Amino acid sequence: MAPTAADLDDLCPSGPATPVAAGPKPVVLVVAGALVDIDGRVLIAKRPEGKKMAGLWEFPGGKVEPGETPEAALVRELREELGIDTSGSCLAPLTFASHEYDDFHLLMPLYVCRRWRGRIAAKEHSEIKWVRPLQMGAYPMPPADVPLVSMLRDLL
Ligand SMILES: Nc1nc2c([nH]c(=O)n2[C@@H]2O[C@H](COP(=O)(O)OP(=O)(O)OP(=O)(O)O)[C@@H](O)[C@H]2O)c(=O)[nH]1
Repeated sequence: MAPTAADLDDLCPSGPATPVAAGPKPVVLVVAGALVDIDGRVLIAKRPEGKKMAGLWEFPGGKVEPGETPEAALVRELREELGIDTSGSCLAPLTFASHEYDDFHLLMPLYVCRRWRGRIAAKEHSEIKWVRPLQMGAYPMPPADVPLVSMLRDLL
């Protein structure tokens, strides 16, 4: 017998982060990258003063512009934000976030990147840090990122 809605509520008590209908909120496509070094540490970057969610730690990345592929957008954002060069073939899709904020619905694919050229520098963030996935809980992140951190721990 097919499960009822009540059965499914029992099965997924916390539910997906989002209602099925996004309503009038725009769905915003943002791409993010988990740069991983040879020790398995992941780069996180602190949002600077003056931006929404300032002080929270995030994965480098940003909005996908019209006409851009997600991979091209991430290559561009990594250059702008960290001063490094990589290519779409160095980006492995890992997972994604689908999260309802007050004013928009965030859809954010997360790619793993282990190869790049250049020296990483914080060009747009106030600070950057290499952290082990198990230590990431000590760094406050946007709510959309919380499930991604658990997935990084499991999948990296
Ligand atoms: N890059 C990045 N953005 C994230 C993460 N988590 C998360 O909720 N976001 C949200 O996704 C959006 C990123 O777009 P963005 O980087 O172009 O936006 P922004 O707020 O920095 O600048 P802008 O809106 O003035 O262009 C922001 O609303 C940001 O808060 C994350 O891990 N990395």
